[in-house]
Amino acid sequence: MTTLAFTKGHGTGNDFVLFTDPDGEVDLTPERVRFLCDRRFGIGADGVIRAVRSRSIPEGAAILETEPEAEWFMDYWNADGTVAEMCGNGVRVYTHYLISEGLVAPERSDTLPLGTRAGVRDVLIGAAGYTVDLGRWRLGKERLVQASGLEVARPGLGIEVGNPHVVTVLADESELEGLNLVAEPTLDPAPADGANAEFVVPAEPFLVNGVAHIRMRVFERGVGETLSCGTGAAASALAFRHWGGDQMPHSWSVAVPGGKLGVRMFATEEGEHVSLSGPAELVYSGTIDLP
Ligand SMILES: N[C@@H](CCC[C@H](N)C(=O)O)C(=O)O
Repeated sequence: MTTLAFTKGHGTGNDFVLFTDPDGEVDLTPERVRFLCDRRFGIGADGVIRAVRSRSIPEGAAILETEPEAEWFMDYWNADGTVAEMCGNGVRVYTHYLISEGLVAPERSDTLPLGTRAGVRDVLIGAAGYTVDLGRWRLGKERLVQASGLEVARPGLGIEVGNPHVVTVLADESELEGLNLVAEPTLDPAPADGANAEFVVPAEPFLVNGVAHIRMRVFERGVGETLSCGTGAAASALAFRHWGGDQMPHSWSVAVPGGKLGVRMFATEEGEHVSLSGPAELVYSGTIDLP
């Protein structure tokens, strides 16, 4: 029997079970992840995050060859037992967890490089929360998106921010609220590895002091509807700006059912990056026997 010491945390209601396994000794299987995330028979969460040293997991060891400063790796799993490349809310909660467990000791305004399956992500530790540089983003394909509650399928834009998203702009708030995201939206053509599906509308007022405001709901790949998705918020702002054209700003506020996230696009030497800011909370800790 393996007994796991865990902490439950969330970022704008996107919730995770976190535990420390520095040497990668815990046999984390899809079945165990599904058990931990089960809201009736387990702890309940949208995903599991294992804090493992990069050197102790093959994906992390590969990263260390070029970026030796990324000591810790975010081993992120979706609630259905699949792994994902990246989690924008998760990486902030993970940073908060590493600090509160004393596993890293950065100063305020320090940047912490963390290994992920999407590569190294730098998290800036600020007085008001955490900001993660999600790196370069990529425009993907357009796909037809059908969701329960929509009369006809709509075009959705593919955006990659380490993990895949398809963003659909809806007509208004009542259309957004009328969506039934218990049922998984269909994407046509279907992406080979699946995608997270975001639905967005402009908020009212849209532009305040140079910041654009939108509202988003999401059906996450490997999870279902969640209260928030950080990479989804970044993808939504990028898609909205793509459609809106040159007059659109680079600073965005994305309202999700679980709170608000900030997104910013900025130029770097290697091309445009997108960053994500928001809260990270640790709620309680306990132990659980793994099946
Ligand atoms: N909730 C996350 C995204 C988690 C991974 C996603 N479900 C996927 O499979 O890509 C976020 O905050 O970004």
